Amino acid sequence: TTVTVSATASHAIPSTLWGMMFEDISHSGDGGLYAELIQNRAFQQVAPDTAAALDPWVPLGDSQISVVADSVPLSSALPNSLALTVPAASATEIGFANPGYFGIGLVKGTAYSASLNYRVAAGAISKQASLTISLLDQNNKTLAAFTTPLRASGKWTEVTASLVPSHTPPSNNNSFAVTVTNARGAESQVNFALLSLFPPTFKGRANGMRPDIAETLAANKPAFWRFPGGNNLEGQTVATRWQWNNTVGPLKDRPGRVGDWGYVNTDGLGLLEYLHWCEDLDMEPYMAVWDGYTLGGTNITGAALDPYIAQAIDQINFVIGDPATSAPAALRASLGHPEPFTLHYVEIGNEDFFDDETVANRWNTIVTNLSATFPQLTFMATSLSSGPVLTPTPKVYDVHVYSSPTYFATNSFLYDSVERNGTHYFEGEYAAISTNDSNLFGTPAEGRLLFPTVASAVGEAAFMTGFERNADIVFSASYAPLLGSVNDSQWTPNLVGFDASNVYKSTSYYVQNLFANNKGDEYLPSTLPSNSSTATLLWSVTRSTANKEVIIKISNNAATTEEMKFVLPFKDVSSTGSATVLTGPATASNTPDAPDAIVPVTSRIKTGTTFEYTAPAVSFSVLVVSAH
Ligand SMILES: [NH3+][C@H]1C[C@H](O)[C@@H](O)[C@@H]1CO
Repeated sequence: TTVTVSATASHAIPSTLWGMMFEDISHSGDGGLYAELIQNRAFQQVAPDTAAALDPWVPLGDSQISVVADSVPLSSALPNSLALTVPAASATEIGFANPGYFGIGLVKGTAYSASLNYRVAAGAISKQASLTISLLDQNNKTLAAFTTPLRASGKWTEVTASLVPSHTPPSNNNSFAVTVTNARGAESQVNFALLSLFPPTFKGRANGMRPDIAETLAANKPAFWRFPGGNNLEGQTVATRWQWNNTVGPLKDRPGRVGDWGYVNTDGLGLLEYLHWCEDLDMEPYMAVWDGYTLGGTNITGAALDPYIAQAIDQINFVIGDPATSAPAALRASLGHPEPFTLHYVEIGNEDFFDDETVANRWNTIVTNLSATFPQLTFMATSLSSGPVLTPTPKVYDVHVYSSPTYFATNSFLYDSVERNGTHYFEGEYAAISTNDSNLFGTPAEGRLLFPTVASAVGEAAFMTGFERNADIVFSASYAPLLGSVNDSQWTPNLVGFDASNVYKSTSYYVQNLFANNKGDEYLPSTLPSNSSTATLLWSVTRSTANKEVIIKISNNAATTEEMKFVLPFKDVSSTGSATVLTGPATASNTPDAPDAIVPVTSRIKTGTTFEYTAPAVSFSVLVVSAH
């Protein structure tokens, strides 16, 4: 295959092209990126006096613990507490422990910030009573501990402690323990609320992100961050939709919500944390507002939308409003960020193509209002660009596609034939998820991928060359889902996996990393690849004008190598260039047992105004050559 490259760029590669889609799914937030290590830290959204309400808290020995609706709750947002019965004059320590989110990763010498709130009825326990917070390894050996007198003041008392493990435990099977010693006196009870343990966070942000996951994501230089969903925006019911105002301010004022992926969301990772995160990674937020449609099928239209539009206006004003004229903006200022955040795009709902009966009404009602209030913003539609017709005409559609590696390899021309009528496209969710085209969302036994494979990543790379070729109308794209716990996921495959102390970079992660780190800023047309349903060899050529480099990306989906010849239109081309190649057995994956099975390998290759390159079987290659 000979590829002749043009010297005249056809269009820019927008700086926004590669970014990340996030929602709390598979513990990507609570138990993942959000650094809180204690699972069910505040007994949010649980039924008191049930065993389930305690999960995963466990009693130490034969201690008696239960979740109660506290008669004197810590706050109105957190009505439940853990009640510990303290027997009279208990010589032994009594208490309870938390195993974290499928473990707690602890490292010797690292300072973990522990905090909890307790309340003992006035005078209800001896003055010698004491409270100990400790970190225990899998054998209940103490790694770190902090002891303080227990004060029976009748009022909620906060205890904070910095716990530094004396050594690194042999596994993640560690726990956070709270014990009470009651030297003497009658039986009593201690209530506990909002118990928390944080490691040092990314950039030291309070209530921040887990550094190893954060750094893994930052390495892909994401230009945008879509949040809070995805399904997890919508709610099964109107009452359980994501609501920005429940996710800001002190943690004790955040009630949490029943998320849409089968677990309670603490909302400790809330709107302000998302916005700080966007600033820390120099990303722009693609923020969604709820648009009157729930996963349970409820939809709200017309004037009944008014309170939700008002809530959306407040949400947007929290991000960009003027503190002098907007209460949500003043709240933002009071939380330490008087200046507005960057915001250009607001997404209207999620996957509204599931409700094409009412989407036109809901879009019209909402966007007519929001665009009048915020004329500077661009609103993204989530229904199909093929219909129903929306008014005002959407400037942007968010397109989602989940399919097979073969689909992605053979559909990279999806946007070539799209009419250039001023509409722009955000490929907000795409991933090769199964090898079974007739049952994509089935089980692993039916072809569903547990982890991305070499074939799925190379197929996605083919599809992504199409985004570069059509970057005049495709301005952003993001793989989904971004993150998933390898111990508890509701969706596979995920771009990045993790457990309590490891992060697992998939083959697809490396493809995203290679595209984002070798973007170029303009597209150079070249001999077009075959656009057939059996195409296996796809490529794109971009140029970095600053670095005076030509960047050639090649996706070879065939089981055989491909001999290629490149003809460059530059008079001064380096005689050597770099080739970074991701390849391996088509069905191979990076897994917790083999986390680095498939990693990119960079080598030097012979280059020149014309040069040959052999694309390995099932491979994604990025060739970079100095040329001008
Ligand atoms: N069903 C997918 C589409 C939806 O938007 C996401 O929440 C889901 C997983 O990425």
